[in-house]
Amino acid sequence: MAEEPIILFEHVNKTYKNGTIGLKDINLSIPKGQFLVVVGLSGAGKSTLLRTINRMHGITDGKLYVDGDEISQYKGKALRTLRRQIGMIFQNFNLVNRSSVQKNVLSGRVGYYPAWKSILGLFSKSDRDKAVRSLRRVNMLEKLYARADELSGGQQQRVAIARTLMQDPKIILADEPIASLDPKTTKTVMDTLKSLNQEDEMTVIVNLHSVSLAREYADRIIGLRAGEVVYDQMIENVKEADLNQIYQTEEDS
Ligand SMILES: Nc1ncnc2c1ncn2[C@@H]1O[C@H](COP(=O)(O)OP(=O)(O)OP(=O)(O)O)[C@@H](O)[C@H]1O
Repeated sequence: MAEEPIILFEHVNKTYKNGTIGLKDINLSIPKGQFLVVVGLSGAGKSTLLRTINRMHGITDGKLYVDGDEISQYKGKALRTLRRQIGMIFQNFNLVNRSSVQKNVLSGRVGYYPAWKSILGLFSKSDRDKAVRSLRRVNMLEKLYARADELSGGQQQRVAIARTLMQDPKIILADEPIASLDPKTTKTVMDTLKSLNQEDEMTVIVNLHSVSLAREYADRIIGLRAGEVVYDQMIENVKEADLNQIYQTEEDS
């Protein structure tokens, strides 16, 4: 029997309060350990798709399973536990600029402490050791005591990845993680995500605008257009012309 998918969308729709359709009848089965890249024009629904998985956005109807459990109605402790299993990386890194790399990474453990402890910076020795291991994992240990805003964009993004590693995530969601980076640092960030996927068996889902990067890193590419999945192929079957079509605007055709 095939292994249960780690993420499963069944007829998922998402309509925003103002009536905008974010997702339309999404049916998607994502196996554990896949490196999935989501492409599509601006406004196609890529961020919405990603953010339904950790419930930053709720869905309007349908069913959404993570690791076998239907999560769309999760609240309280169940929701917090779900979110711990899912690391999220953003385009603009979301680091505290004036704080050290070490403190930024330790903040990935905040969800595990009562608020007063994390406010006072009372992290345990085992967490401080874990922060060292996480930074070593992304080749950033030498910057442990640097201020976040002294780092290049690519280095900041790797610190953001180290911060999510503090949660021991099974899934990493990366929403345009390289949109603010130059080509060289783009490679270090994408390579880091790929190595977490291949060596640590994390399932990685990345929204990208770059078709060439999608082809370079993905196991599978899906294309969205107006909230719908209009393309879904394993990398060995992906053709350049198909991808160009996803990026065609109404005016082009
Ligand atoms: N909070 C919101 N309220 C209302 N509409 C929203 C909200 N967030 C996104 N949308 C709309 O939902 C649709 C999908 O947006 P989404 O951000 O998911 O697209 P995207 O493919 O990630 O775009 P981009 O590449 O620009 O980030 C768009 O029409 C967008 O305007």
